[in-house]
Amino acid sequence: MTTIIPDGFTVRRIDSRDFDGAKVALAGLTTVGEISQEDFNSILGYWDSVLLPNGKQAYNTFVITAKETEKVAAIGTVFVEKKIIHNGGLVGHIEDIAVNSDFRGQKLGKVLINYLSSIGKQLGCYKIILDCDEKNVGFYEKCDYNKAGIEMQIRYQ
Ligand SMILES: CC(=O)SCCNC(=O)CCNC(=O)[C@H](O)C(C)(C)COP(=O)(O)OP(=O)(O)OC[C@H]1O[C@@H](n2cnc3c(N)ncnc32)[C@H](O)[C@@H]1OP(=O)(O)O
Repeated sequence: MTTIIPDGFTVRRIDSRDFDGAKVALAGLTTVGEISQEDFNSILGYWDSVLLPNGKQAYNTFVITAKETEKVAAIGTVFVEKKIIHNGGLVGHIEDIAVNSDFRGQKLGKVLINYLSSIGKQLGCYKIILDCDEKNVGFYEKCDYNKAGIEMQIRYQ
């Protein structure tokens, strides 16, 4: 299924120009911390270096930007994991989804999830999973995700 990008917006892989915009959007999700432009570039370089056996990138972080201003309206990742189970299958993990608060309620979150899901599907994932707060379950259901399992964690920081 092709994702329709709303007028006035572009979707593309994250790059070094997105340093400020990515931090602002992600601050609406959690603590970003002290990340310099150099740190940011180094993380993007690391992500580019992690390849699946088929040569495709495992880290797939995309931004939706406003065409006029190049401002980052939304950001999110689908990380693809190679497994032993399911015949050495691939599982996609949707991570760190955030829509800049100035752009919420315009369907950009849904567009981004649809886009990332289609990337995961194209890469061959047999499923795509994510963890979220109870308050966002309705949003993900609107994106065709269903509740499955229970998230558990042990935190060190
Ligand atoms: C795996 C993870 O990263 S989970 C973390 C998710 N991110 C965050 O919580 C960060 C802060 N929040 C945000 O960035 C945004 O509010 C998001 C990503 C949750 C939603 O993005 P938006 O662009 O505002 O949502 P969007 O406009 O695409 O909404 C799509 C549909 O979901 C609905 N919706 C949006 N948020 C919610 C919600 N929290 N609960 C229920 N429904 C919701 C909308 O009403 C809309 O419904 P419709 O299609 O019937 O009109």
